[in-house]
Amino acid sequence: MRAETDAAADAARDPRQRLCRRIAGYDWDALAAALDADGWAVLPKLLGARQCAALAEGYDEDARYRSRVTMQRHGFGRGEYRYFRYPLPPLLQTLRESLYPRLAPVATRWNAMLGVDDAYPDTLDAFLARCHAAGQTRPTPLLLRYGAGDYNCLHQDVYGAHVFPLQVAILLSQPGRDFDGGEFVLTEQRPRMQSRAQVVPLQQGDAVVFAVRHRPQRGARGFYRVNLRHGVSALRAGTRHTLGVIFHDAQ
Ligand SMILES: O=C(O)CCC(=O)C(=O)O
Ligand SMILES: [Fe+2]
Repeated sequence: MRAETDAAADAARDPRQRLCRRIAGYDWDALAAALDADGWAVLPKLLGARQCAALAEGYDEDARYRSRVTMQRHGFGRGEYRYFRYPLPPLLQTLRESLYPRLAPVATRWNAMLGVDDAYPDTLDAFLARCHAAGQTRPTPLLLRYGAGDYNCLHQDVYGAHVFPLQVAILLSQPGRDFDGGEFVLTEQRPRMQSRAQVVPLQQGDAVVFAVRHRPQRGARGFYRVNLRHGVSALRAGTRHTLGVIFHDAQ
């Protein structure tokens, strides 16, 4: 009896179990409807302030990462990011593998709407096995760091033939306290129309789920593809960290 109570108490304190419960607690039907309508949706307070700070502070722990990218050098913007190496830190691994099965049904439905006859596997492991068999073996989760004047140009995170159509970004810093400016921006381009921009309102710990490349939009003759890009507007001051969770691995 005593041992059981202790085990339950330990489980309640285990950050990975807490995170799984947090993810299970969102209204995934409503989120799926928002993703269908807009191509993005917010998961409020996915991470706590201390978890955010710990991840951001880990930016300089070299052993966690496989590479560092200076955005200016590639014309990607200004600022830098680092790709994690395998094995991912436990909290990040839990995030990636517990978010995946919530998003896979949306991804499969989007394929069906667009006439693509391909279902996504139920588990992250099974999806990654596909990526790995095709030579996409390098982990894509990343940590980004921006200072005053830094920004991220509009882009799409495609790293090979195998693409999971949704990705997640978690804001690790608090707007107004840690930084100013630096807003998460999405643009949509519909065939024969000019681009439309949306700013996604995020607080520290909030996650945005969004389409990697395109989302299905109902038209007069079935569904068509709306092209999406994401980026970050220039910071006016301070420092901003983001955790990026991409589900496909890279070539
Ligand atoms: O810093 C951000 O909010 C955007 C990061 C990003 O481009 C990504 O997670 O793919
Ligand atoms: Fe990105």
